[in-house]
Amino acid sequence: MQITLIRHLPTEWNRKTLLQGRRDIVISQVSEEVVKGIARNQNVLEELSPFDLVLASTLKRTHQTAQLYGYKCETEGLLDELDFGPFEGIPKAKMIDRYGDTWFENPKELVLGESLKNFEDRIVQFLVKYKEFSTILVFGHGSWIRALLSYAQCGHINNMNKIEVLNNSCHTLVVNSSD
Ligand SMILES: O=C(O)[C@@H](CO)OP(=O)(O)O
Repeated sequence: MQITLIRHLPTEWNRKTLLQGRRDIVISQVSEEVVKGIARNQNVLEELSPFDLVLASTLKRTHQTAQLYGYKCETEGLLDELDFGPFEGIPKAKMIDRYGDTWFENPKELVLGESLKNFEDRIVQFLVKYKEFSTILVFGHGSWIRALLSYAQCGHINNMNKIEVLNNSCHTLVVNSSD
């Protein structure tokens, strides 16, 4: 299965580096730079299309992004961002201060609003659920995309916090579900 993932456009909370997780924060007014980024990504998507399926999480920021790209998408809860629990609304640096090395080296040990083990399970469930599709376009979230990239490369999500995924970045990968 070939999956193309676009992280949603920037929000005010992203600008302030506040963790959003399940908080339903809307995207900011679209800047000229973002418009240019969309146009660049649209050229890539044209090369990859048609897509068998276009999906977004249950959160507004992914649907708003899909709409600006001109896609109608289905909603998939497995794509929801990591639940950061008590850290939502707090600067990311504070969470990193709290968990330090574990966040970067062994995040699967952590339990935030959800356990990172559960987070990995959601990614595996997603891959199994959609394994019959050959091309999927996803409008998604930073931690989710980083976790998938880590899982695809290493078979686990433990390297997710060593990877950078910017707002409006586009990533294409081929993944095979083991089930
Ligand atoms: O939830 C958040 O704050 C970040 C974390 O990576 O994700 P996103 O902005 O992509 O939803």
